[in-house]
Amino acid sequence: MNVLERLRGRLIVSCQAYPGEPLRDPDSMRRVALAALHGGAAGIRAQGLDDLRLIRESVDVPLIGLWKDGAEGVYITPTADHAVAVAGTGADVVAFDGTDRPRPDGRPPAETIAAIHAAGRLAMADVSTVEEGVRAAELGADVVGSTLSGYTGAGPKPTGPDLDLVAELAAALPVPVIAEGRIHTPQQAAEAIARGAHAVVVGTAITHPTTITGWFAGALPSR
Ligand SMILES: CC(=O)N[C@H](C=O)[C@@H](O)[C@H](O)[C@H](O)COP(=O)(O)O
Repeated sequence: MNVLERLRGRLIVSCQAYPGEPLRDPDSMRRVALAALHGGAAGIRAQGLDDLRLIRESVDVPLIGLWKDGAEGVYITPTADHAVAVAGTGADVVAFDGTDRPRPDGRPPAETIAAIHAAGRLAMADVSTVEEGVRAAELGADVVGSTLSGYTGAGPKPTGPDLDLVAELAAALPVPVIAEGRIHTPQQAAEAIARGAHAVVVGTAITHPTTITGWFAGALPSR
């Protein structure tokens, strides 16, 4: 069965820690990924070349890889060179910024997709709008994610997932759509599939204990 077939209707767990955090080391992320597989994840999404190499050695489920370079603007696998490096870790799918914003090297996203395909991997475009998804599919992206909805404009980050975008992408695109971003409950994950997603990525709500702890701590009455 090919990689995308293995993910149909299934859960992908994103295993990422942020710079300076206690879990920010490849072996910790490898263990988090293994724990997610014990819970029924069908795929793993992970960040950074060292994490990806180590996770690849330990898991044989579909692995979506990306390289976050920076934290503002276009930072998810922002150039073709980043994509080639991610492909070199053995990730099956290389996720990249598929928005219409200019890349730091000024080169078009088509070059990133071509580089991913030349390396024998699938290209996942992380987008924020239907128009970006349509364009990414036209350029040859194999799968499109709603990952960047809510992160490209000014203003506060939304709290819930953009399942309307998931449904619109699923209706508009000839390629599979992955629901990703702020999916915090099992019900939201199931709804994403019901609204046409091929698979669902959950990160924070499963693998980011600092944020999850903050949800609980913040819910208690102040002393
Ligand atoms: C916007 C951006 O940089 N998203 C990143 C993409 O890989 C990750 O920081 C997210 O954790 C991931 O998309 C999963 O989403 P959530 O953690 O909300 O379930």
